[in-house]
Amino acid sequence: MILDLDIGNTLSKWRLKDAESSEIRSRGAVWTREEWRPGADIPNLDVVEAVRISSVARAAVLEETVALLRRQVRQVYVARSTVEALGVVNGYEEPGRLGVDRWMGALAGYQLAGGCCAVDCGSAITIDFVLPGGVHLGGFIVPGLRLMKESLKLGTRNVAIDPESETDALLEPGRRTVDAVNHGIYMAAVSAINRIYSEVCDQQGIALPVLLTGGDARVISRGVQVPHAVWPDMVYGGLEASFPLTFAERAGKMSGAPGVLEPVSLEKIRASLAFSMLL
Ligand SMILES: Nc1ncnc2c1ncn2[C@@H]1O[C@H](COP(=O)(O)OP(=O)(O)O)[C@@H](O)[C@H]1O
Ligand SMILES: CC(C)(COP(=O)(O)O)[C@@H](O)C(=O)NCCC(=O)O
Ligand SMILES: [K+]
Repeated sequence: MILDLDIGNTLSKWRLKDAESSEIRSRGAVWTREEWRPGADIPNLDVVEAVRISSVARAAVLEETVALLRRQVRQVYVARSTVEALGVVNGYEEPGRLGVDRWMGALAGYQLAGGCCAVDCGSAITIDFVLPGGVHLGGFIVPGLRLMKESLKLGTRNVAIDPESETDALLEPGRRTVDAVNHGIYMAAVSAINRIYSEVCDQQGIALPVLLTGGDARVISRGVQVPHAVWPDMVYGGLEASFPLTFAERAGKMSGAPGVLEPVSLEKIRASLAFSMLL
């Protein structure tokens, strides 16, 4: 089995992948904390022959996690943000400072779609752009839904946006605090994504396919106007592409990768941008 770990600021996600068949056997998530408890937090390591890790937690958390895993697993691969990988050139002035989850998402998106806009809706919402030639432009970082809500300190933190609620209802003015907050932060997130996407496509003169991942991807997806695909395993896709271990991975297959959507035309993107500026 291969253990893939995606340690975010809020949640540490894991999945077990069959090294032979490439099937995903199980998955889970625990709150990101200082210390891993084998058994309770992570699956039984007896069956694990290799681990691949993407972590944006404090360096000490990663170091301890790796030390713990190395005691039982021979192959431990830790992803790093590099100057260049898999045809993508990192857009950061200091490439190592780009969050490695963003880098993994950008690599996966590029493998799948060529140029792309990779959006990760987690503790933060990150929006990264890669051009068809592999130039990563850099990106945008916005607080995620939960962080925005908590920062208001209005006692609404425990009432999440109902992922089933009608998108139209989320766009109405709230008539109680919890709705005013939920509708407000939802609008802040989706308006930022829609606008940033249009601005960058306009600047670069190209309509890019959009890919969404992260804990809030599904609910945010409903407010993203341009065609896009939700790919929950996008960060894992970057790990698969960076450290291919199975037969399917060596052939370039990433688990759960969506069919790539045709982006809307650049003319339409520019028209919507011009329209929003006229209003
Ligand atoms: N069951 C859940 N438990 C915790 N957070 C959830 C859950 N479902 C959705 N979320 C949202 O997903 C976010 C965490 O998403 P994730 O992509 O794992 O973040 P990170 O990578 O920053 O840890 C939370 O901030 C919250 O808004
Ligand atoms: C921006 C992030 C906090 C997002 O992390 P997440 O929401 O996935 O937990 C993370 O990618 C990070 O710590 N990045 C380093 C700073 C940067 O990318 O510029
Ligand atoms: K994120």
